[in-house]
This record gives sequence, C-alpha cells and structure tokens, in this order.
Amino acid sequence: MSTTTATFGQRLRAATQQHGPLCAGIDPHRALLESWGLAYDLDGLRAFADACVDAFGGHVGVVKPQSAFFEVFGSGGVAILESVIHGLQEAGTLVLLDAKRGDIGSTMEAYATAYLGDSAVAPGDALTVSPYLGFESLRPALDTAAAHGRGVFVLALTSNPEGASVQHARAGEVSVAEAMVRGAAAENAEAAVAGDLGSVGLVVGATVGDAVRDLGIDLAAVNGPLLAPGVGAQGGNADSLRRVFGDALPNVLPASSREVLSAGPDVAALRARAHETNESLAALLS
Ligand SMILES: O=c1ccn([C@@H]2O[C@H](COP(=O)(O)O)[C@@H](O)[C@H]2O)c(=O)[nH]1
Repeated sequence: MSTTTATFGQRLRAATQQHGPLCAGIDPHRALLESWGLAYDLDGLRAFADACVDAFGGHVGVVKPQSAFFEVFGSGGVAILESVIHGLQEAGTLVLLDAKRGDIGSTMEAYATAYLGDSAVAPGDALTVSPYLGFESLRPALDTAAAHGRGVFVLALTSNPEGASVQHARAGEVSVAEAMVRGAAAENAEAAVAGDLGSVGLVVGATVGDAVRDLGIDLAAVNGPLLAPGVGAQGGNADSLRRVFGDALPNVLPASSREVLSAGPDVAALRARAHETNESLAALLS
C-alpha cells in the first residue's frame, strides 16, 4: 500500500487558511532581549525562545526563526534553536528556518541533509536559500525538500536596498530576479497543474517598491509562496504589500519579526499582537 505525504505547499496553504498569513519571525536581537528584561546570554536566549514558542505555537501558521541570532551563542544557541523548531512543530506550527544557505554541489548536498533531510537533528518545514551560485546549484535542497514534503524559499528581491545591485542586474535577456522567478515556476509546474500551491517559494521584500513592475516580473506565475520580509520595523505595510505584489497578493506570506516581538515579554500580549497582525493582514490579502 502506498502512502502519500502532503507537500509543503499543501501544508502551508492549510496553515494559513487556519491561522492567517503572518509569518512571525523569531529574531533574538540583543536590544529585544534587553527590552524584555532578559540578559543577553544563554539563559536569556532560552527564556526568550520559550516565550515565543508558547505564544506562537499552535496560534500562528508559520514561524521563521533567524538562525544567525542563535548561532551567535555557539553550540548552546544552536541547541536552543533546535528546541524552538521541535516545540513549534509539536504545537502544529510550521517552521521556516531562515539560514540563507547556498553553496556548490557537495556542500549544498550537506546543507540539504542538515536542514531538510529526515536524518537532520531539527529539520525545518522549509529553509531560505541563496541562489547566487546559480539557481541550479540549489538542486540538492530542491530535491531533498521535495522528497520529504518540505519547502525552500529562494532569495529573489530582498528587502535591503543593497540587493538591487545584484538582483536587478541583467543576465542575458532577463534580470537575475526574473531568473529566480522562472526557476521557481518550473519547480512548481506539477503543483500548478494539480491546482496546488507549489513548495518552492521566493523571498520578495515588502520594501522593494516598484521593482517587480519595473523589471516586468510576473510573481503570480511562480505559483508558490512569496515570503515578504520587511513588514513593520523596515517600513513595509499594507500599502507597500499591495504595491509590490498586485495580483500575486493571495500567495504572499508577510513576515514580521521586531514589530511583533516588541509586544513581549508577556506571552499573552505577544500572542495577541500576532493575532491582531494576522487579522489585519488576512483582511488585506483576502
Ligand atoms: O530580504 C530579506 C530576507 C530576510 N530578511 C530577514 O527577515 C527578518 C526581518 O526582521 P524585521 O525585524 O521584521 O525587520 C530578519 O530575520 C531578516 O534577516 C529580511 O529582512 N529581508
């Protein structure tokens, strides 16, 4: 008897239909820990992480821990990141690990195994990846994710102003960003035929203004989730999401870290902020 595993795209669609589109970030900055009255050390990191898991687990569809803020504490920080991933998943929340990995074949294979394989210590449901060694260099992550019902989010038009110098550049006929759109759309073609959301997403910042229009990019053609960081602290809001995404708004996963996290340390207040943000985003995207 064969069993079928739901794809990441299917799981993500179900999660956002249940809870709303917000992707809540967990970014334990020093300033945030201190504003919560926590020390910037492993104990403070653990307390911060536990509060986020309590507040978001089972209440937010998808959560994005930023790996760097855990890695900075060494192996103890990585262990806390692993417990965050397990805690959220046990509560039924999808985890998009923001680690932006990207390398050549054998090394990319190791990253794919480490973050997306079934033998990984704490595999995310999806991983952010950097395509600047070429879209096809991501093949091990694309294939490992697909084989295990997981997803990847490929950087396309990042929210930082410096990104344009690389991502708007032309590579032959098309911009670098458009090449990522084409790559993701090809990976999602089968899901599109089945009427499902694909499992290969793109990262397109909420702050990129008219770049999508100016570069002639059709984001709806991706048929995959569009992670939109930059909501809140970086200045992105409902108007900017409309301006950037247009027809592709239904596939947008707006991401916000500092704006949501600033409601802590009280778990109920943090959860309430996530609910309010989700409600206003759901009204925008519906
Ligand atoms: O283009 C990108 C890609 C990733 N990020 C990440 O998202 C969060 C944003 O945090 P805020 O506090 O909501 O500004 C952070 O982890 C970034 O590394 C991004 O901002 N832009």
